[in-house]
Amino acid sequence: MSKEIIKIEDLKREFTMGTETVHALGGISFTIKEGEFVTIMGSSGSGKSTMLNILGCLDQPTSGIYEIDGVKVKDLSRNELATIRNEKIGFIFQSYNLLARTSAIENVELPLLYNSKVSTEERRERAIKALKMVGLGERMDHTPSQLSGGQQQRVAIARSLVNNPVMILADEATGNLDTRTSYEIMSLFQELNKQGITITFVTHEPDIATFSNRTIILKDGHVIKDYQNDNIQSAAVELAKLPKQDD
Ligand SMILES: Nc1ncnc2c1ncn2[C@@H]1O[C@H](COP(=O)(O)OP(=O)(O)OP(=O)(O)O)[C@@H](O)[C@H]1O
Repeated sequence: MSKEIIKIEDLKREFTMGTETVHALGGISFTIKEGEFVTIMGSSGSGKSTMLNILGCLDQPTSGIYEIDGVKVKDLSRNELATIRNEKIGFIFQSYNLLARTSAIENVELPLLYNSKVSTEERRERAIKALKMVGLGERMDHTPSQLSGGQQQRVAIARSLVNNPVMILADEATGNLDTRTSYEIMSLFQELNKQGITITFVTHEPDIATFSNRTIILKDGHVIKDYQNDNIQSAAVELAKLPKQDD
């Protein structure tokens, strides 16, 4: 049996707005096991961002259980939450969130700067390995402005991998990319997943979900569907079907 990476039970998140209470998440339960590639979908206002913030230990639920890699997140201090975020989760955002004027390799090294157990040499070696994994071995000294959007997202993916997280958590990670580039990035996610990396991908784009193994659909703060995808599309195959670009 694979290990449970995420365990959520009857999770609720309420916001108080004046005299009104908004039930952003109204009692959600699911588990994500090691090696899964899950997309979390839902229309605007369904609770995706609220869920993502809790999964990423950026926010705490009002009630219910959240465990990541066996750690109960509820009672952790701010510092402990920061450590969990840094050690267990690889974040990928729509807008890449790279440091400008900083080379790809230095961007990828960043999460390791807080890890006193990792020497300077090891930091460099791990960053090089991560950049090679995402196909950017030849672009390590380029700054974000010298890279395309897809390449910047690859740097962000390398940065998310460098700490060997238990899960990659992606927030609309292809939202800023054209179709061709987003399929290239999805193909990379599929390759990483084949290597055993657990991925949770929050998106509102249905075609992105066809590349994942499982989809959880939220509506009004509840899970309305949670299904295994028995017709997983290959992003590399879909990419090859796209019309050729003019050179
Ligand atoms: N800080 C907050 N204060 C009050 N209400 C909030 C807060 N954050 C979210 N909500 C409410 O919770 C519900 C879920 O919001 P959430 O942002 O999680 O949806 P979403 O699915 O991410 O939407 P979108 O796709 O538009 O980003 C909405 O009704 C929203 O108005």
